[in-house]
Amino acid sequence: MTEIGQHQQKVEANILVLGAENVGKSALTVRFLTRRFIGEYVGTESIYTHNIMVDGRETFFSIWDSVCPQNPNLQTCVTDEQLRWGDGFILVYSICDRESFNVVRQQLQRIRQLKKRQGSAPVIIVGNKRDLQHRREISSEEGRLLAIGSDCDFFEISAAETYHGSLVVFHQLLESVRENRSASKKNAGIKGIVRSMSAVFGRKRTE
Ligand SMILES: Nc1nc2c(ncn2[C@@H]2O[C@H](COP(=O)(O)OP(=O)(O)OP(=O)(O)O)[C@@H](O)[C@H]2O)c(=O)[nH]1
Repeated sequence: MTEIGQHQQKVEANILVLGAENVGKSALTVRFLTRRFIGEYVGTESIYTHNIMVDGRETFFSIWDSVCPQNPNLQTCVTDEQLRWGDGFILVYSICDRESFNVVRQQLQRIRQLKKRQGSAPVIIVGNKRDLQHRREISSEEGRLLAIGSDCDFFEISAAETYHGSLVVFHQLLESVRENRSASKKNAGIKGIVRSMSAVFGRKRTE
């Protein structure tokens, strides 16, 4: 795990991890990067760089593990800087905290509104702390429905119990970012062809 800026790596994707306080954003990120669950995490904002093989290709990326503001009025806030930075988003809630699910719902709305102008951005919704079934407040169906309704992927995991869940979440998001990029390139190519054709034919018509 490396703090950004310490060495120069080509970064292909920026992944922003969002969600309310105490839902396990750092646990998910650290689990993925180190395979370990350490239980207590320093509540500071961190950006890490990393690389893994996705679809047989080496992929460099940065992960911004955000900190939710203490002020409840600002908890749903996703800043313009974060939105500009992110190519893909992981929205984490705790399955035993209804309020954290509401925060995800609102953060999702804000991402969808603001990213619309710049093209779509892949989002994965993660219900964490699956090991705490006896304290569950949000059913799997509710989480899945939110995801289906907003064109997101959805996973329920326990960062405390397994490494596999965090691995699947990050892999899936990186694949979606890649697909999203190639789709936008294709669209830009088609738009370019249409523009050139209408320039040619448009000019002919006025001659
Ligand atoms: N039981 C259980 N506890 C978890 C799990 N993931 C994280 N925790 C615990 O939840 C608490 C909060 O985890 P963090 O990773 O610090 O949560 P965070 O969202 O980064 O919190 P902030 O930095 O305050 O925004 C810690 O005590 C973790 O040990 C999980 O899957 N199961």
